[in-house]
Amino acid sequence: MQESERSRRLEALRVQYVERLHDDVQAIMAQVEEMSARDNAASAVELEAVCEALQRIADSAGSFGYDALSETCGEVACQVRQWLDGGVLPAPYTLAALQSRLQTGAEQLPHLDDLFPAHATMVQRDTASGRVALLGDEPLGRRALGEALSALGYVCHEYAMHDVEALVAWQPDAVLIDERSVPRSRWSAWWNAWQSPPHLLIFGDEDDFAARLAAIRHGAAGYFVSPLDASLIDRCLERLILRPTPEPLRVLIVDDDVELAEHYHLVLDGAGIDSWVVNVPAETLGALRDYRPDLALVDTRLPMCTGREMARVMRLDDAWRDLPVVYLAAGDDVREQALTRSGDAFLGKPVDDDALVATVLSHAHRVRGSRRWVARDGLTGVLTYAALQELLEVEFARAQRSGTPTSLALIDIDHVGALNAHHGHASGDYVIRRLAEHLTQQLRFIDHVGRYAGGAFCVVLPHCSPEDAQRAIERIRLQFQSQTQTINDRGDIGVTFSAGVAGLHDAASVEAGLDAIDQRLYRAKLAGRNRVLGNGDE
Ligand SMILES: Nc1nc2c(ncn2[C@@H]2O[C@H](COP(=O)(O)OP(=O)(O)OP(=O)(O)O)[C@@H](O)[C@H]2O)c(=O)[nH]1
Repeated sequence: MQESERSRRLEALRVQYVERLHDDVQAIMAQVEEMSARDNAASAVELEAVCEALQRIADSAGSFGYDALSETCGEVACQVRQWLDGGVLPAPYTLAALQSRLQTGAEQLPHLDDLFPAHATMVQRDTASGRVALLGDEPLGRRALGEALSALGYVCHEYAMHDVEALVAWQPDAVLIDERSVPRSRWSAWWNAWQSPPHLLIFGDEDDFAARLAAIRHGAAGYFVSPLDASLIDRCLERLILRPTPEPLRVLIVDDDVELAEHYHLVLDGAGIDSWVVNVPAETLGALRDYRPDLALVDTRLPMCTGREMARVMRLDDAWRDLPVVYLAAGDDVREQALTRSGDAFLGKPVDDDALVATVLSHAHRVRGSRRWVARDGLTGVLTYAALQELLEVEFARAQRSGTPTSLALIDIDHVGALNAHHGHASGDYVIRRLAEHLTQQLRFIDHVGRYAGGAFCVVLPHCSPEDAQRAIERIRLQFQSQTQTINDRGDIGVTFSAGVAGLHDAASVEAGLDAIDQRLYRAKLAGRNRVLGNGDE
């Protein structure tokens, strides 16, 4: 991993962590505030939860440079622990004093807005239109292909067989050969002599296995037949030449041996694989949530539990049910191996470095491949943040090439924090799920919904102007606000959302588009929430 890449990842992790930290600190303060406003003392169970949450922050904030916050949380946790151990529950006014100490600690955190520019650099972009050469000796057929691809935004040049030198000189990203007019016997020698040829696509006249087999033996990455369907060729070209650079694989290492875990981390790093080490088993769930790995590398002997138990705990959460696990086993852990479910892997200790990399790559790529485009958020079932980022890049490139309007909306539930504090986190989850369902039902089939952050969703509306998108989201807002949400036995509550809408097709980049909707959402919140702001609301 290059230094710049390493720093980029570390910065991204820091941003993720700080986002969580903000949420966690706010949640603790809301809880303490609520307890201190009561007439009677808080219960031991409530204090235990606060103590654990504080301790978590005390343990981790220092690693990210927030030493003072870590210290404050550690001290407050220690104080709460003393009350609990002594069996003397504090009076509400005593808790009020804790609140102001936590407030001082929270002020040491950077404002989230200051972190987002760094966050935005995580996404790499390639918005260049592809250069596609069309080779054929039949001008009408060639032109039909050229017009179809030009309409999709590719730069197309047409060549006949006698003109292939000019084709080579143009240095296209891909060549589409129309075999209906140029049989393979005429082009294969020329193609084979090309030292580093671009991607090859063939438009053939036989729609069978033998024709496709022959095509791939010539190195073709796409084979198409009549009738001409430009969208199929577009998808193939997009995959070959416009696809964004994939994110490195992410591996969560769970091993209490600090040096060994660091060794695995460095070995994976050398192979371009990103990893995150957890030495304390109890921290694994938090790491899953923050780091979102593609695979877990788990020691079979951990303090408190076995490796297989650890995998089962992780998989209790639906979001991680299919997470592949590679176990690192001491020689006599054969019984554990026998109980491991299929799809997971076992590596005996001492672990060979090459075997480690090979096993991780094969397992993680398989799972990532099958998850592509269908990576779903565990809570809501809509696209994950990572899948959404990939989709945004593709939709942006498509919109730029074709010039068709495409819109973005950022939709954020109002006052999720207060809702959590007053009705419980599960009620907040319920409302977040309800909005996801509502959006999925109300938007068109071709629209995409992704989870952007806690109660925020990003919606991509292809073939839709920002004005139409704003009308659509406004309609959805009115419907959503008119539905009361039934929260368990706590009765019905009204929930609203605010939103910002902007065009993606006329944005300078995906980041610029996201920035525009983010700012409009921010202003919608400032203006009193429960509203949708778009182009005309500057
Ligand atoms: N229940 C639940 N709450 C979450 C989740 N993720 C984030 N949150 C909470 O969402 C809140 C952050 O939302 P924000 O949008 O910043 O703030 P808000 O409280 O909704 O207030 P406004 O957006 O300003 O109206 C924090 O209190 C988080 O704890 C989640 O998955 N479930």
